[in-house]
Amino acid sequence: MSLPKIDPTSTHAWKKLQVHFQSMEEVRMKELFEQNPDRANKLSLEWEDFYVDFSKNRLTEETLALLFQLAKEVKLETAIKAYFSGEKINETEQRAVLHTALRAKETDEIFVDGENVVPKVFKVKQHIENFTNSIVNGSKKGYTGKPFTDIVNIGIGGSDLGPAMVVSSMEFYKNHLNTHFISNIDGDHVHELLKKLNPETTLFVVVSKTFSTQETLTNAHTIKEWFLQIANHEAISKHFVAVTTNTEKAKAFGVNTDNIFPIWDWVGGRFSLWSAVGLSISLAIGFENFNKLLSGANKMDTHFKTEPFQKNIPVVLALISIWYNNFFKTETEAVIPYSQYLNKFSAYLQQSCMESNGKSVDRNSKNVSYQTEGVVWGTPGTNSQHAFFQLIHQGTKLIPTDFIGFANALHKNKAHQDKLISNFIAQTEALLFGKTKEAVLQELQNQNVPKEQMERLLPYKVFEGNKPTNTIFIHKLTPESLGKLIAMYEHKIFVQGVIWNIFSFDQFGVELGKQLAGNILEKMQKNSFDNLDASTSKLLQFYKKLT
Ligand SMILES: O=P(O)(O)OC[C@H]1O[C@H](O)[C@H](O)[C@@H](O)[C@@H]1O
Repeated sequence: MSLPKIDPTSTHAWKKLQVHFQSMEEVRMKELFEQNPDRANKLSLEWEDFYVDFSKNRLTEETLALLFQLAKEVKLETAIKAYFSGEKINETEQRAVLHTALRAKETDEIFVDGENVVPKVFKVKQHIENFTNSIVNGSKKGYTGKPFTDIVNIGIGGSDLGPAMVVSSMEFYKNHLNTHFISNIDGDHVHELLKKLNPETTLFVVVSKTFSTQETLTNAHTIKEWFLQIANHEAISKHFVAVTTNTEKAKAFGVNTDNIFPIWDWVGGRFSLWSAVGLSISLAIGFENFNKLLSGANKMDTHFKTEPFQKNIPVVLALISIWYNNFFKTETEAVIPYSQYLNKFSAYLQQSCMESNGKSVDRNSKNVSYQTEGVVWGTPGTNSQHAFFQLIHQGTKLIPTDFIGFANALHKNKAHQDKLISNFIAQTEALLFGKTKEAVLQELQNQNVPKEQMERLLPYKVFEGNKPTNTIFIHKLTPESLGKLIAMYEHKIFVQGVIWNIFSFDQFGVELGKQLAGNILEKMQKNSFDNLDASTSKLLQFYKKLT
């Protein structure tokens, strides 16, 4: 079973959606709410500790019915089965896509090439648990006999963004270990970090699926050299661990076999935080919490796998996003978490969404004739309100926005929480209704603004409204609810990739720059600038002159 290969524009639903769009383009959501008092009930889903309100969108039940029909016509149901069953749906790399197996139950059976992979997932989980416990309780010590105080995750892309996002989102649940992330090849990044570290009490986790990524290996070697200026060679086995599919390369780097945590080629980098790539998560918040994160994701997997499309949160969110992207021709989507803990969430989503679905060739090797992934961006509320919300409210671009909020504050400061949540709710209300001329006039009159000034100010103060939002309201930020939230977006990405008829699990687009950087480095070292275009050659010469 492979993924269906249906051009979405060839479906009946697509054509009907194009016609339907003409009647919806100018629709006012305010009127839709007036016409249907039950709209907020009809267009929302409650599942476990999640409340997802998608009523503040430019759509009707008819729109949704057509979008569900689209999902049916492109055979989304078959695709979901193939995704969970271990079929090689990453066809361009001939790999299965099984991040869902990393959070499966021990009794589940998931086969790749005839082998049930669940037992080996659990074997590694056991290793993660034992290792985590021995570091957290201090029984495993550094080369001078001191317990560890600091953990450094050395990785980039999926080997950095997921773990870094979860560790920062879970700060409330953190133990005494300080966790650091080093990713950029910029030497200033690693040197700033090394200034803060004591080699006697620091554990380095080198995370690289391939163990051949330039940034990660360069940082790992620099750190190793720094470490060896103080410690001896034997100490490496106590202070360096690796997470990789490439055991041989990790051994060649000097990592002890016992300290190598395997991952598998059916785990995509940007979906790998659930595997041993999440070792720094487990170290930071303890294995029990790491396991809760996994079980939250597993619950979302079951929801996604079993609920009919109408009640399926990732399916509904994916279809709404397609409605704007492909029919309203929106270019970007904002994701605004109303939690400072989630300040790395958008950066994480940028990789998972844009590296997955930023493609222009379909599953039949043809260029697509429609838009695929848009730009994903955002910053936590309320900070974003004081930065770029001006553009969302009054700019010329239509930006569908996801608002993510948690009802219960972790630090139980009710005064802050009430203010935070009133902003969270008020913004979607403001985006929906805007502010009419009449309301602005009334306000200016109340302020006794002179008449001629009033007329001049009026257009600037009007808010057009009718800006679409989804509200994802969750009881509380816990390892389990975060697991659900991340898995929700993972499945949204999957659904969109299926509908756009693209391969979501390769990333050939990142290769060219890497290759050319290799060539340029060689030219730099050889001091020869031949066979380059005039601009590139001049840039190199400029660099050469200054260094
Ligand atoms: O884990 P690694 O093999 O070091 O790869 C790290 C990252 O680099 C690649 O260029 C890809 O764009 C990412 O998907 C990947 O997560």
